[in-house]
Amino acid sequence: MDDFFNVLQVEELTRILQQMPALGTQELGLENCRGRFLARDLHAPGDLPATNRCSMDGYAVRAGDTFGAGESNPAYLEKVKDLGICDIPDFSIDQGGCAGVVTGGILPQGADAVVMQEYTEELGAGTVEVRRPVAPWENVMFRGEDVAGGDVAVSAGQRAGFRQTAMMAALGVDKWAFFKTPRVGIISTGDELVDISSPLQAGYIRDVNSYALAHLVRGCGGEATVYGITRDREEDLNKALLRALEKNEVLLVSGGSSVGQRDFTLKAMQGIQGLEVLAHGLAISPGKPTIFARRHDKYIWGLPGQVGSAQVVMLVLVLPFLNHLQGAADAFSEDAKGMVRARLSRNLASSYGRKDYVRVRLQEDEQGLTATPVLGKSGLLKTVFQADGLIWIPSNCEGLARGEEVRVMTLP
Ligand SMILES: Nc1nc2c(c(=O)[nH]1)N[C@H]1C(S)=C(S)[C@@H](COP(=O)(O)OP(=O)(O)OC[C@H]3O[C@@H](n4cnc5c(N)ncnc54)[C@H](O)[C@@H]3O)O[C@H]1N2
Ligand code: MOO
Repeated sequence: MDDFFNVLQVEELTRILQQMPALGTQELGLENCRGRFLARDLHAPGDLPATNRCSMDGYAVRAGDTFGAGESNPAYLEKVKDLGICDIPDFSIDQGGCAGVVTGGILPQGADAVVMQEYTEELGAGTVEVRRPVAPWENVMFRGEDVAGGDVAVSAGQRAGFRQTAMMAALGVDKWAFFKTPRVGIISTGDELVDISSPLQAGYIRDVNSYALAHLVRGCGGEATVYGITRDREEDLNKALLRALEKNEVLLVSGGSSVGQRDFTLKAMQGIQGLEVLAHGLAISPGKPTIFARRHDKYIWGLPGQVGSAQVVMLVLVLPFLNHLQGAADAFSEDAKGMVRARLSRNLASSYGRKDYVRVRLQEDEQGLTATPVLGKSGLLKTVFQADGLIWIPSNCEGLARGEEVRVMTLP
């Protein structure tokens, strides 16, 4: 049976997903921007640091005056002044001169290095003994060394992590424009499903997907709402979809996405006015019965019910899509964060024409990382549960050979 239509290659669906516009933007304070993507390039309003600064406590000197200095033949310099952390030097260091400085203080004009206090001694009457030479610009942070005024300090599409937050704080940016995060409604379908808090009778299974999908959505910054279980009835699912569409930009429906007797997801979607099914069936394993549909600026994913399949499709397509909606640059790049290289432990066969995602365990030895496939049916949890990452076999390839280098997308 193959009633799938629009069976797409993963790359074709990716191109469609990339065309979907990002969500709107909002201004956020630094304390609330964690994990958000910047909506505009942030240009440094001025040089950072704003001046040459000392990176050690000691004496600002002209490096040339210390050349050849040692324990047995120290250099002797005349101290002009002691500078405090906030002092703006109103003098210049001439040959043979020095100034007392503290870590972070402004380096006076004329000086081009700082000798650490440990290698000096004040002899009285303004004379400082220096027992070690310093190289030019040693122990100095340059004006504009972090970022020059006018340059892009943090670019649009970067996620605000602690490094971006630190940079914005240093530049005095207390608010910035960030993309909004998607609200994601999650629905499970199946007569056999029961919520995890209910007793389990023979023939029934627990709704795993609602919990796993919501966890992944929240982990990538989305706001997940779990709508629970809908029975295998087209009208019920249609109603549940309409209701959830009102409050969310994205819906994830798991189960019923295939072509069986009780697979109503597609029909329930098609009953929604203005909805356009852009994919039903993907050349991917696991995850073939994936559906992607759009209704204006809202999106519905139909995910396979099998726990492993739903998780793999989430990792390789839905999470990048959610990142794309919230403004990530290169959300679909296969070189995104978390990619490592490993050698494959065994031969792996694959069917030509579809992209296979194989779950692997990673082990490290003296030659580097080895990826060992965790094989099994995608209705089982173990293939993902026991794995550390995913590798993929491209659709134009019939398998991978033992010892081949593979890129591994590590699991979140
Ligand atoms: N004749 C064919 N049969 C199947 C095909 C096919 O092409 N032809 N595809 C297979 C593949 S591949 C997959 S994947 C599944 C996908 O089926 P559905 O998306 O329609 O999912 P269901 O039939 O509703 O469920 C499949 C399986 O997953 C369990 N399930 C469903 N929801 C949950 C949940 N929330 N938590 C835990 N487990 C869930 C469900 O009980 C079933 O065991 O179709 C194959 N069949
Ligand atoms: O696609 Mo199914 O998702 O192969 O198990």
